[in-house]
Amino acid sequence: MSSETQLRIFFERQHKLLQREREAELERYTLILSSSSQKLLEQKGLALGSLSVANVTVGLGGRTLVELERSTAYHTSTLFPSHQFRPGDIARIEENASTSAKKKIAKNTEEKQSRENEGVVYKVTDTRIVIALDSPDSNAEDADIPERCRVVRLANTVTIDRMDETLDQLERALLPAADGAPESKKKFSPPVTPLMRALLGLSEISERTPIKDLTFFDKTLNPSQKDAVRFALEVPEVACIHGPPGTGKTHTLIEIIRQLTTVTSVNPKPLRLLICGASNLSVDNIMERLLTLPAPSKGDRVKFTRIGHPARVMAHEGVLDATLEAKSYRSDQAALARDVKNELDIMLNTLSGKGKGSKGKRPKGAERKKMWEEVRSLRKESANFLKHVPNGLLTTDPCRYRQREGQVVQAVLKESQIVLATCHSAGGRQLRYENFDVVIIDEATQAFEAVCWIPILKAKKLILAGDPKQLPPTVLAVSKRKKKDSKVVPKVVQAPKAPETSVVDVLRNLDIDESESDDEEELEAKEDPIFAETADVDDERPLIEEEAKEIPAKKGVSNKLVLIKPPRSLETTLFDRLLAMHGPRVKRMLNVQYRMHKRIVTFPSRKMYDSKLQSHPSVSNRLLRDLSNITATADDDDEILSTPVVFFDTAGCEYFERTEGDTDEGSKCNENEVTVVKNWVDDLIAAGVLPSQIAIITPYQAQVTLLTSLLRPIHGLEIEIGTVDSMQGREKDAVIISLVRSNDKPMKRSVGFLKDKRRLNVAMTRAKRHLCVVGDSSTVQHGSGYLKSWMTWLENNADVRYAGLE
Ligand SMILES: Nc1ncnc2c1ncn2[C@@H]1O[C@H](COP(=O)(O)OP(=O)(O)OP(=O)(O)O)[C@@H](O)[C@H]1O
Repeated sequence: MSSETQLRIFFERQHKLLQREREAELERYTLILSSSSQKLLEQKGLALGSLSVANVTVGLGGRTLVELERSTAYHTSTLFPSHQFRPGDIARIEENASTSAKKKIAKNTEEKQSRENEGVVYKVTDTRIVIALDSPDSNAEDADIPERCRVVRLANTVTIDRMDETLDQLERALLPAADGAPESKKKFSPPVTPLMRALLGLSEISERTPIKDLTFFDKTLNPSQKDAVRFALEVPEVACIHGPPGTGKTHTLIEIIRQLTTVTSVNPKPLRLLICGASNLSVDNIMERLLTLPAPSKGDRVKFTRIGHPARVMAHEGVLDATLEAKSYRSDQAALARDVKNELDIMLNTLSGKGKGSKGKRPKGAERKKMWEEVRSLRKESANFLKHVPNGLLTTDPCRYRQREGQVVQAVLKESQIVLATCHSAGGRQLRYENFDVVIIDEATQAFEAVCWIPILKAKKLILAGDPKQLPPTVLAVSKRKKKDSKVVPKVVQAPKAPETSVVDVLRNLDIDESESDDEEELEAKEDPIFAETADVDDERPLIEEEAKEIPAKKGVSNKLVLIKPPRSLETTLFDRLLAMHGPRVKRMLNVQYRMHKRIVTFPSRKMYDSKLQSHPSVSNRLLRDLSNITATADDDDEILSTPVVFFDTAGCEYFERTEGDTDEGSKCNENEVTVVKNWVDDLIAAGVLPSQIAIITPYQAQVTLLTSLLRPIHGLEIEIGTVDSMQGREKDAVIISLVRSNDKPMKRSVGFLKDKRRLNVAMTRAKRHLCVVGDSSTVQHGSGYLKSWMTWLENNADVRYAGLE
């Protein structure tokens, strides 16, 4: 068992890593925002400049939604350049940099105005960005959007603070004297549960309780899915469900949710569930599936509520409908509130020069002031209506009001058998006193361990789902050792969809090519959670004296109990750690994939999943030519449409990579590869494939920008172009991967991001019917053993075309 000392070291390490993350987040933004020019900020995707207001409306909860666009007065194209803004990010609308410089606005005025115009990114398209401004009912003066403005992404450490606090609570519960006896007694600490003890290696995981007669709701589940469902129901504390790409992880979770919430012979009483995900997208994905379930033959539908800022929740009617705010909206006052909302919309549009008959002119002086006063008073009214007081009484007294609001929230939650939230928002005020039988965390391999503990403290049992062979959570802070090795100050980082706030979102698609200096061994270490703990011991990591202990072998149970170890980096997830600590007995893997043609899946299956991944017959031979929109084809087209894997090898073509900017640190791009990609896209479209059926993936943001500028004007917005990180969890009929790396000096052997197997694994498992790889085998094969075998596999199994000859 883990000792008290080991536990202390574990917590200490987690706090230290979180602190580094907080510093990295703040440092990045302070540096960038204070010293960077507008141009540089835009290049890094952290600002969108010279925008104007397209529309202003009032959204749920009385929030002001400001829709901004690139005005043709300042830009030749209305399309945004590639950027880092995603729904859920914190952003600020401010005077455009050059305009504000001219006007020399007093600093304190600027700061005041800036604070007022902060909010959450609500929606982003190629031409519009919508910001939901904060605090509809604040007493601050109203937001006044400059005519020519810019949007800037802001740092956000709220999630890190919440993770820190959660770990403190856990520490206080398990190590009572942890943070100073008398004071700490006053602070909240959750009751210690067998689940906590099992997760931290303080006790062994308990034996399963076998279920004899399990009737599945979904008769189409395959044997590995059924096994995973049974396993998740039988374990008393924790189950990890490993779902490789397209294997029906969500499908399986839905069956588990139905089993747990229904009274059956297995389940004598329906259980209460908290369903979380690393990102809002993962939570909404489950919610959408729950919404489509048929009504039960007897009894009522299970009631569920989605917690989350409406700006972060998917704009799907059903999902929005189940949010706490929407439930409040459906009150008797709703109609009245809508009238107020309409009036507000009209006034806000007039103020921004978009109103009917305003001809782009904004009211000025006393008229403007008066209008803002009216807006303020209407907004207060609207906020009160929208927050719905159950007995119909409205009050403007904030204390009484908050009390009432609290009562409504409690009432809605009490009758919800399922509550859905991101891990982060499970720690919010609304769920403070709520407890659950089971917590399910989807995309658990993309969440920091500490963020998972936020919902875990509220439940008795845990089910994790994810794939440790795909991208881990992105860590902003680069270890000192790495920095020392690489002598490169990271400029931009790559990141996935993430726990709800910008801690990880910030990183999405930014690309620090930190693996440039990594050797193969280090990457192997990152990928193998057990190995990761020992292979690369960080200088600062306290060493553990006691290592793995042998315990008497039980029938069918691994006899090795590995103790809790402090993580080397925040990339080590709870899922990884549990596998390392308890071995295969905590895990079930889904092994039938429903996405890819059998040729496409062969390499990832062999290299990442021990050849265990099988293809379901419904997809194993599926080609582009079988798409319903493809009709009669010419011979040439038929060849394109009937080939599952194509490899454009640019070796010897001298299609060398280029580094963006003046130094070696910038993101990489490759113009010639862009041309090869464009030609192949043209061929696919000429053969009848629709732009919406195609995605182009590349590890580098600079390459995304190049591809976007060339392909968008020709093929429109429907063709998807993005970094690998932005494509995790997505799929398309045809996927083209542009590898970018092609060294001018053969001995350089520099492949950067490509060294990370998990990133490549995500890239090569997005395609359903057709995968095209464009790259320089002579550079790429020297990157790692994995890359070499991929190049060899492509040589032998793809339709190889030499880019220079085509
Ligand atoms: N037992 C099954 N029978 C038929 N189709 C299935 C089955 N399980 C999953 N699928 C299909 O496979 C596809 C992928 O399923 P799902 O979205 O649940 O997978 P996932 O593992 O969550 O995906 P991802 O790899 O994106 O995380 C869906 O189209 C789903 O309908």
